[in-house]
Amino acid sequence: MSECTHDCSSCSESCSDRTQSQTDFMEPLYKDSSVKKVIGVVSGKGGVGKSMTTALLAVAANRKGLHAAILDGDVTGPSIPQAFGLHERLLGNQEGIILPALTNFGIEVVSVNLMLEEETQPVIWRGPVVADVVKQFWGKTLWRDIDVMFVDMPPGTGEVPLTVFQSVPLDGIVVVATPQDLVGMIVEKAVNMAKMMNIRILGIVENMSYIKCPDCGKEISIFGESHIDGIADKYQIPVLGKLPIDPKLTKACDEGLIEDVEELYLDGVIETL
Ligand SMILES: Nc1ncnc2c1ncn2[C@@H]1O[C@H](COP(=O)(O)OP(=O)(O)OP(=O)(O)O)[C@@H](O)[C@H]1O
Repeated sequence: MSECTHDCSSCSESCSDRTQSQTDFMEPLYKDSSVKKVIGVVSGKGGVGKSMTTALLAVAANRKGLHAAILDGDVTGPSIPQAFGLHERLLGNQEGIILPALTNFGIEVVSVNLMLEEETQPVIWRGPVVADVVKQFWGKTLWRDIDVMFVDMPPGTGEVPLTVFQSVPLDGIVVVATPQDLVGMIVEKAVNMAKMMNIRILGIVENMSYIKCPDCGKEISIFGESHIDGIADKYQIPVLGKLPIDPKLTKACDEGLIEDVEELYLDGVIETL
């Protein structure tokens, strides 16, 4: 422990002499917003199906009758609007507060891709700008009576996800990984980051876990044996689901019809979150 200088504003220790609360970076919600629960969806690296999992969780919540929202915090690789077939530009109210887009089934969505002149325009912004956008999506958006919000977090364990962890009051996170990541330390880095930040880990989703033979229905683990149960045991966190590689999911995302997918891959987990 470092020696106490009695400058509590810059000290990370919780000593008995503490006179000021630690710096709170949390971004306040807009005055007319209400969000009951906020769940971050994270991955140790990009491309593992974090956005797919976020979309499926929101669809599952919506099917349960909850007023669900998605904050697309994956600013440089936003894929949520595409999955829901959203292409119109976001509007703001007279106070400059963002009004979320609404999917066909009533999920509220904000994403950088709904603000660009062209959807194909790359977002080449430095970390602090990216983090600031996510903060604004939280605090400068009208989130009306949201029961549960899913935040598609920026991938990885660097500066941007760190800032988001500190500025959006997450009730917990869901970690997404593929079987290959589970062998390595990438997932464990994400889990340990959440632990270090005192954020509850609600569970792990293993994506691209297997493929189902279209002829005999046999499940084939193309990436080899799954290690998810071992990791879940090690960190005492539940396994929320194992998603197959399902061409219907890819097609539904490409066509903007993720809400029409019949398979109830994550519908059972909503009550546990
Ligand atoms: N279980 C699955 N079955 C079929 N296709 C999938 C599945 N999971 C993801 N995909 C497809 O893989 C691609 C990457 O998925 P997704 O965008 O969800 O990854 P991501 O982790 O959010 O990526 P990034 O972090 O780079 O934004 C998408 O085209 C998506 O449709």
